[in-house]
Amino acid sequence: MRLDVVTIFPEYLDPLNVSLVGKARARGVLDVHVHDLREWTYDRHNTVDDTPYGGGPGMVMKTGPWGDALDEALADGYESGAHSPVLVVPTPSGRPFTQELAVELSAQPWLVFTPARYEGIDRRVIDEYATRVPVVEVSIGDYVLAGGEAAVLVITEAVARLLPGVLGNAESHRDDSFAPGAMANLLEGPVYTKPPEWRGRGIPDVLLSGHHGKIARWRRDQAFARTALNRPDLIERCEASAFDKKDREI
Ligand SMILES: NCc1ccc(-c2ccccc2)nc1
Repeated sequence: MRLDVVTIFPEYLDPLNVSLVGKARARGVLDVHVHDLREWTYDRHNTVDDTPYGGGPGMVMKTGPWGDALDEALADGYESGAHSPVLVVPTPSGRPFTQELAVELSAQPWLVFTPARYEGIDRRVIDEYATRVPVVEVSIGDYVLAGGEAAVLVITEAVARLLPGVLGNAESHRDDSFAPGAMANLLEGPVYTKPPEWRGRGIPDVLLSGHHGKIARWRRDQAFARTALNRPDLIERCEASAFDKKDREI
């Protein structure tokens, strides 16, 4: 997968050089290109924004630099043999980012991220590229950031870990909270490891029982209870459970 990111803060994407995404790049599973939007400005102040038509607070990112930057990023990608780019626009007004959307995006050969700053990008930029490539406007949550770069890091990590060969055998996205299966749509329950006792706190007996059926049931019940507590909205989405209502009380 090829990733392009156009941003006025290229250094904000440095985390893409470390950990899981960094390893995926080193393995050649991911090919990341970060572009500094200001390279496509030609005035003394490298201006990328201007006041909004219709008035109002804040500034809007200008069409010129974005158009030139995206034209070049796309041309560079096509030239390198990439194909079928999807424009991913982080915005509070976008489609909620979910594991389902992460899976959809992980199936794409090329993502081009356009994290904005200020009040956003002049709408004509998105409208222009929507005539050429699929555009997905994505929200990573109901809060406003100072820009979309943090969202690019979140989306990239969630997508990269789904790519073949990225997660080692020790890690698996099979048991993810939001992956299909018995634990689908349930939050993760508690986890434990050695030592068996720590500051007077032991391990739930069932986990030491060696009874895999009971352990699986206990884990699902714990996940269900945690989900009922923190995300009751997910409960009706998960598979009918043998979990009795009375057990839902914490
Ligand atoms: N859903 C999280 C999110 C994503 C992007 C932005 C944002 C803020 C300012 C300018 C452009 C995008 N804010 C929140």
